[in-house]
Amino acid sequence: MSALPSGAHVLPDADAVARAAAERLVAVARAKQGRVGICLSGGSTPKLLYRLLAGPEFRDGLPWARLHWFFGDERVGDRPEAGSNRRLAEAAFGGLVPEGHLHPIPTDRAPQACAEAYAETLRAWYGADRLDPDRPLFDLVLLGLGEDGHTASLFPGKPGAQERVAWVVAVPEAGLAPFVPRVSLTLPALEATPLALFLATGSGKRAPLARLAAGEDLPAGRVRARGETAWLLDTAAAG
Ligand SMILES: O=C1O[C@H](COP(=O)(O)O)[C@@H](O)[C@H](O)[C@H]1O
Repeated sequence: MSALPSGAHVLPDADAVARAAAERLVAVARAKQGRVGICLSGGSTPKLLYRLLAGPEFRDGLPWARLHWFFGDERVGDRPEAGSNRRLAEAAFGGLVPEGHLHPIPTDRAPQACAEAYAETLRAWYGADRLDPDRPLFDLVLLGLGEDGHTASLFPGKPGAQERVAWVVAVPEAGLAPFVPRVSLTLPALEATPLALFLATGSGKRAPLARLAAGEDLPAGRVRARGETAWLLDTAAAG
């Protein structure tokens, strides 16, 4: 097996990765009283996890009435073929999410305006406009890994990956297809959680994982949650 980033757990396949993530999510939700904030990753990898959460095995074990769902990034504009992280979650969770508990990134205006509006949503959720080191923004942050080492929409070499103050940024130029403008949470927002869980499956993730393990400075490798940063990988990704 290739060298892997620290915090890596290798599981047999993508289903096992989704199951392990679902179990961690349920544990986080049950361990806390009151509302629970979960930041979802984008891309296609979380599909299996969403299906499991909404399916018979996990659905009834989740305190849906206390869960609030946020997004780490979104594709902005009117190109449906570019995908929508919000639509993916909505389609999977259906009527399980109470009204007002899904907090999508707006996509109906210019990227900067969408970023500002989402920052306001996060400030309202948090109840302050500065992050307190003793009080996280989210209870769990799910993240993906792009083949270029991006996470959320923080791409290598693009300014969003350097942002250390704002919680949300506009990303006018994506570093990887689909080349549509994005909005992304920044490292300070994504790190304001006791647990960040990366999910990476399939052989396409092997190269960026090897680069991260070799110590290359890529956006995904910069994420340091306040408690644990873990990587759930399948054997195809782990190599
Ligand atoms: O572009 C994106 O890709 C990464 C990874 O996506 P996947 O389809 O390989 O799962 C994802 O984390 C990010 O949110 C998304 O915008």
